[in-house]
Amino acid sequence: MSNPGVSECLTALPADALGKPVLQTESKMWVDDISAECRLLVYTTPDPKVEIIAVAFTQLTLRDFAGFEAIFDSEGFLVRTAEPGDESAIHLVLKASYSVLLRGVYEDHVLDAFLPHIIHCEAELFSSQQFFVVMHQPSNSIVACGGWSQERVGTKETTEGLGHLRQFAVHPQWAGKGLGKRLFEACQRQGKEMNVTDFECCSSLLAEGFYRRLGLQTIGDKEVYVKDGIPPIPCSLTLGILGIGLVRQAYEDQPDILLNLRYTEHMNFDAQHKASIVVKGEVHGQEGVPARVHSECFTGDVLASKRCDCGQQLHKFMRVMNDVPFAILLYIKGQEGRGIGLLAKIRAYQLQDQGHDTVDANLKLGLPVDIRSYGDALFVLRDLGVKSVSLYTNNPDKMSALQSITKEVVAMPSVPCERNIGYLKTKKDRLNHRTVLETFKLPELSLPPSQLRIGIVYAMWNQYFVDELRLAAEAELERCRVEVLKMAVPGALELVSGARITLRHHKPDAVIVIGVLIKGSSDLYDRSCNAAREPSGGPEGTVNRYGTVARQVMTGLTELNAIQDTPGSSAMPAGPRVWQILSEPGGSEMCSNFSESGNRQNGADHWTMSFLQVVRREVAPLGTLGVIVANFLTKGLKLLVKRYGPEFLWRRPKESTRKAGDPGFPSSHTSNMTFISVYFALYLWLHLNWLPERSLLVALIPSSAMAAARICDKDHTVQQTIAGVLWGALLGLWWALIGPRLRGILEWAQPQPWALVVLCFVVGLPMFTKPLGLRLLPKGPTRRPRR
Ligand SMILES: Nc1nc2c(ncn2[C@@H]2O[C@H](COP(=O)(O)OP(=O)(O)OP(=O)(O)O)[C@@H](O)[C@H]2O)c(=O)[nH]1
Repeated sequence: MSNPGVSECLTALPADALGKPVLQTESKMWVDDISAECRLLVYTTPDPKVEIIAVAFTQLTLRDFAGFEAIFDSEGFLVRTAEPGDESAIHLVLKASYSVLLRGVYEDHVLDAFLPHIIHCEAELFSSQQFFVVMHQPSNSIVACGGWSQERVGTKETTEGLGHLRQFAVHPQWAGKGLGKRLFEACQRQGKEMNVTDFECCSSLLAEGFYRRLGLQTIGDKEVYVKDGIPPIPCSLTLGILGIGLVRQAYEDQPDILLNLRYTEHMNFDAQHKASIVVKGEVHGQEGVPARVHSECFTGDVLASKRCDCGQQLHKFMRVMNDVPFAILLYIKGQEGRGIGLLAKIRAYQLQDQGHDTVDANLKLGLPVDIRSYGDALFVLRDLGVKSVSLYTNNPDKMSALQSITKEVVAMPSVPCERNIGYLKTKKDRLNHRTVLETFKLPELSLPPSQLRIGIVYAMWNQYFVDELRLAAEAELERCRVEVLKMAVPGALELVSGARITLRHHKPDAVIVIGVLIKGSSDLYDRSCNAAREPSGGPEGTVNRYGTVARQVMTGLTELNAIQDTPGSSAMPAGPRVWQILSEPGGSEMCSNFSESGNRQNGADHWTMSFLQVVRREVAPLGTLGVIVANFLTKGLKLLVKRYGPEFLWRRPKESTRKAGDPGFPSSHTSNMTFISVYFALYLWLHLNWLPERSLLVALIPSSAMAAARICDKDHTVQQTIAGVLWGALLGLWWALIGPRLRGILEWAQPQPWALVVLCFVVGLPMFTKPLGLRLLPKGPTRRPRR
């Protein structure tokens, strides 16, 4: 397919239509779901009322109405059918992808046996024209591949309407760029032309999450036989697709409304505005007829540009029309760009690209912000004989202009995206539209935000990214005066338990769980992905039973994915994002958008997993390190105070010799026990918010028991054990406060366990000096003190 550049577009224009063609202006557009750009050129003609628009698809080619197939997108990727000569490049992609990504998912010996058989594209598939590759133009390399066949893998069996996805792989270096999805869309498009309605796929465990996000459902386990003599690949899964058409659903579920419609045109008195009117049903004399007065927007309505929400509002109303017996759509031509015309709107877009909002851009051009009036629309509605309308709009000017015929106003929520979010915010903040408020509504929002209580449960691993997300969420909630309850959990795996505890104990209106999982830096990545993405607590739905949970758990293979998806970069601004997350109770996976590991249901009890995580992660290692440090300090204090144990100690000859170098104030057993219990209790309370305050007192039970034992055993005096309790509590408090700051040591030491061993050895060395025959501490009295 050739790429029609700007110049071809220009020469393709009929020259006589232009009079003296003058390139007036051009602007970037973003079209449909594709993040590619095209350029829009507007010509004026001798007749000022006629503008000629040239859409120069420098990177796109028009496929069908409101749907575009990418040639090379803005990042230089192209999806095309595999061609002879691609075999070796495809082999490299399959090898790089499968051998890296499947390692760790399957046992090494299993992987080594089947890998050689799956890293070559099967000859039949390759030559079927149903196998695609993604080219990366700048590096002129193939970076991903995948296709489909009518035959079930390894057989000649076919089922009508069913296709089988085959050999999908993305080179790990290019993971997370949506290439898998692009390949899938190519298969869908082709499959559709061949009457395929469903796809099935034998997926590795690793890719299950990827296919799920494409809309497939897991339908069961499957073992795949690669070749005779090689054991079957265990644990593969078969997936079924919900059906073709998901991608373009928005456009494709509308055509029915073209039945049963009347189309008329009204010209106003000065012939400047023309309204195209689409009427469904007999509206004469009807009350509350759903109606929309829609201003022309060539870019949004025709090109499906995502810069504004016009296209989606128009299509949304068309879907409303589909469902009701009567409705009226007034499409007002001549109101392009809020009345300033397309040419000026494109100029305004150029200013918006430089940072001005939609209001300032108009003003900077010396044009009014909005010159539309709706008197003609009112006239037309009356002319149609309706008694009253349900007006679909967010625009306050439309509301007041049409008030006399309006029975009720129905808001038109728009789906925000990165490109239109600034525009939606300006409409809300500066043009007083209701768009944004309505769009980001809270789930079942029966209370004003100031009366809401929202829990935020966040993981403390990958803290840099989590904090970005959390602080942004908190700031937004604070701005709306929402009461926020916070709870930190050690890692993404504990988000489930955290959400459950928060919901059960604090009963908030909803809980947002925030976590970031990066393969490589997050332990038990697969399992954590699974747990974090199932805040329902697994198949039993244990958490959702207690309330609404919204997830914002990012999962990624590299830090780069996390950086890209964290607010402040290219992602959606934080505020709207919060409301968007909340508007999908039960959880929207906001940004888990790259090839990722499998999420096999493990059915593990989350409390057990939480316990293991606490023990394994940081509380226990930091606690152990703390005990060493505390012992060291206690020893120092003892030597400083130099008060020995009770006199009767010396009546026991053996003991007396052993204890002679160890002063007894304070009691180290008591101090250690107190340190451990106070540290753990405080840590859980202060940082994880897990324990109610009262239960802190429970921490004193083990230390009191130890103190009593030491006194009964006549090893220490009462004062010495009390001093031990106080000293241990002080150290425990200190360690619990500074502990999290030491997490950096653990994060640093995690990939190099030897470093942790050396660290513990260096810190603990003074404790082992005696067994090693070293004497780093001053010598105590060798003789029994006088009685
Ligand atoms: N000047 C200018 N006009 C824009 C811009 N984006 C969209 N428009 C125009 O804004 C108008 C939007 O009109 P409508 O679709 O009727 O919507 P609305 O005024 O937002 O009101 P409701 O959708 O009814 O709430 C169209 O004429 C668009 O061409 C922009 O950035 N600058």
